[in-house]
This record gives sequence, structure tokens and C-alpha cells, in this order.
Amino acid sequence: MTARRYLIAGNWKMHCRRADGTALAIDLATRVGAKADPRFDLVLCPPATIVAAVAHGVAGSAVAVGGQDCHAEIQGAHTGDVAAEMLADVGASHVIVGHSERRTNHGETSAQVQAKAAAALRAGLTAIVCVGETEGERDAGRAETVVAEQLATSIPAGATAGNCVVAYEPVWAIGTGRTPTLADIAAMHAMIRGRLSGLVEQPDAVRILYGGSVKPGNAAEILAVADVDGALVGGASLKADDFWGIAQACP
Ligand SMILES: O=C[C@H](O)COP(=O)(O)O
Repeated sequence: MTARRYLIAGNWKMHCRRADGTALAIDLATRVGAKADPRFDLVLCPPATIVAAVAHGVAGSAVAVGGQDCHAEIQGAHTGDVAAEMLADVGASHVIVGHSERRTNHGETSAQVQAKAAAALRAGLTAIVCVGETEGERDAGRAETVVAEQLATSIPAGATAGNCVVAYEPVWAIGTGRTPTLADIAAMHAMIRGRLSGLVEQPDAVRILYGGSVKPGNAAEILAVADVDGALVGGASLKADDFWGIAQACP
């Protein structure tokens, strides 16, 4: 089995102004220091307005910074959008694409997500590609089918273990305090691992994150599941102690 370092990514969503976001980032950067923990990498994904400030705050530490979304094109008449190259320009190394809140609130299709992920690769960023089923799809027994389809149509050409991360986030577990059983997480991650063959170079080395109500109290058992290579954390990433507690739960 390929040894994979854990990746703990914090998705701050639409939270934090410059002052509190920078303070949170500096707090975490101080805990990590200049050399990455042998167990995990840490990525902070603040709102686009403070990516530059957060990148400045963590400079010199092993903490990385990412965007929460990007446009597929390099530039153009796209009011309100941000190009992957713009994120890279201000210090980002990662970008989340296809988060369910983008798929739902902005009607993003997997084809659009794939184009955004391709843009991330073009800009030299690592794409964190999100997939996940709704509660209705799970209840209908379609969870694996839906996720497999999203995966097949969202991963861009040229994806490798070095530039692409998959985040499995069951929509019904996001911000609800509910999580799948460990057996369900294991089954979904095993399915994703199998499906990555043919989609990504070095499929066995690709990191597959779990996201959805990860907290310090449940992180250890989730991170111990086979093929869970980290977490995409929402609410609990806004408090340094909680986010750090999740990172410390890496085996
Ligand atoms: O991107 C993060 C996820 O949507 C998870 O959010 P949550 O940890 O608040 O459930």
C-alpha cells in the first residue's frame, strides 16, 4: 500500500475578515512552524478577499493556502469571479472546486467543475475536487453511483497524485453534526480509490479526504479509516484549537 501523508484542509467558507482571519492563520502557522509535521499537511482556504493576507500571515511556515473556487478562464469579462492564476499570484497553492455549496447554490455542473479543476492545474495549483451525494440519493441507494459519476466527470485530464486531491463530502453531513458510519465512509473511499484508476496518474497515491461534520471528537476514528487521507473541515476550521485538534488526531 502507498503511504500517503494526511492533508487537513480548512474551508472557512464565507467567514472571517482580514483581522480575525490573519490572526487565526498566524496562530496555526506558529503551531506548525517552518517544518511540516511528519504526519500531515495543513491548508487554509479563506475567502478570496483575504487569501493574500492569510498567505502573508503564514509565510515562512509549512502551512499552505488555498482558494475556495476559481473560474475556468485565465481572465475576461466575468464579474465577481477569480481566476486560478489570480489565486496563485497572491500565494495560494491549492483551490477547492465543486464544493456542494457551489454545485447547489450556483448550479455548477460537473463539466464546469472539471473545467475549473483544469484551470487549477494550468495555474500550478493543486485542485481539491469535491464530490458527494445528497440524503435523498443515499436513501435511494444511489450514493456510490452518484459519486462515481461526479468523479468521472469532474476530474480533469492531466490530474496526478501531485496536483489533485479528492474530497468526499456527503451533502447531508455538512454542517449538520451528522456523519456516515465508519463502514459507509470506508466503502465510499474504497469505491473512489478504485474509480481513480484511469482518471488520475498514480491513483494509489491520490489523497482522498473526508468532509462533513469533522470535529476534534470524531477525527481520530474517521482518519483511521482505510483510504481516508485527511479531512476537509468547515465549521471546526474556524477555531484554532479545534482545527489543530483534528490535525493532531492523524495517526
Ligand atoms: O468544506 C467543508 C465541508 O463543507 C464541511 O463542513 P463542516 O465541517 O462544517 O460540516
